[in-house]
Amino acid sequence: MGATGKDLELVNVTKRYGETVAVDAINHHFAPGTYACLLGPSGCGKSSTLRMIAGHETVSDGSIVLGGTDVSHLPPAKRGTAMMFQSYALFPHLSVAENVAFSLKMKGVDRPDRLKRAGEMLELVDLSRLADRFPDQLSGGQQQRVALARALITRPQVLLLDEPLSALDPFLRIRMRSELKKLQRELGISFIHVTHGQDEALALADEIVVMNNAVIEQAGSARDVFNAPRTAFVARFLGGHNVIALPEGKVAVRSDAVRMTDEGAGRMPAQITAVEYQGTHVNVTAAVAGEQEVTALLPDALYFAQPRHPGEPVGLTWENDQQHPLQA
Ligand SMILES: Nc1ncnc2c1ncn2[C@@H]1O[C@H](COP(=O)(O)OP(=O)(O)OP(=O)(O)O)[C@@H](O)[C@H]1O
Repeated sequence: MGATGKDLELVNVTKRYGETVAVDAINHHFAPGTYACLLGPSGCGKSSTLRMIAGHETVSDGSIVLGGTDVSHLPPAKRGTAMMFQSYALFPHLSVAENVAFSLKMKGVDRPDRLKRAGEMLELVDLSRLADRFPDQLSGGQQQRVALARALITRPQVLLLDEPLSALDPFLRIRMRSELKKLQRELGISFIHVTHGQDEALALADEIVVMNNAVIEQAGSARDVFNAPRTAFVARFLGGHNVIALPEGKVAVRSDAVRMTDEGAGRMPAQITAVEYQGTHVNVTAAVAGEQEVTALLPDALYFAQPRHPGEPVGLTWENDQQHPLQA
């Protein structure tokens, strides 16, 4: 479709709403053709960041640079970005094809031309056969694909998606997320996808940018961030980790790296507080010194080879390289 990826740079980007600092001087470089997820809890500033990139919100300070051009003060349609909103907001009185072609109509592209391009976009999202339907004759997943086609028809270099899967049921959400990923690969442009779901971010992202309290807490490949969270917040937010206070400081240890044996030297003494069967795994929680709890996620065969029960004393171990020091 002629679009090529460009890199996107956020330079000291700040958003203030009155007294509230929603985004506090963040810096980040998004490489071309990256699937990036902005991940963080409600209110951390991720939507504000996305809206500033899109131009739907002004920057209070700093700049947004796309392919070497400062686009901070350009209107949304002139930036080379396009946004897909949380609510797809399709026009109910327009057909699928007309919805997709809408922005071209606004640009004065003549009807045959815009319907031809809308047709290409609908093919891309596999909806050609529904071009003449109206939005209320579509499923949630189909409406979402129309919204995608509508955003992509402007040939953006960066597609911005604000919680694009949140309105879908869990089954459809998983299917649509693999379609989003496939589409991003095919187009070769960057997608920046805001989510508060860590599963979604891990499943989709080449790069995860974790935000907390208006700043970027950690960014990196999904695997690097998951394997080596830098702060207790990131470890807890991504899940699957224990945050343990040791005499040398706080560390993160993945639950699936913790093993449970008899008490003994070099093992952390603990007492089992709960055992939860989860099918492929068994989740065993144990209390350790200092009123802390540590969770071990054990493969079911390993657990059932020597089942242990609440109240029993155990020794916890993990490999040294599975223990990541956390910044205070
Ligand atoms: N238009 C606004 N006016 C005033 N404050 C705002 C406005 N929009 C957002 N905020 C505040 O800025 C902070 C960041 O909001 P933002 O919507 O960017 O967070 P978020 O991480 O996207 O949250 P959510 O996941 O709930 O959408 C919050 O404290 C929010 O209350």
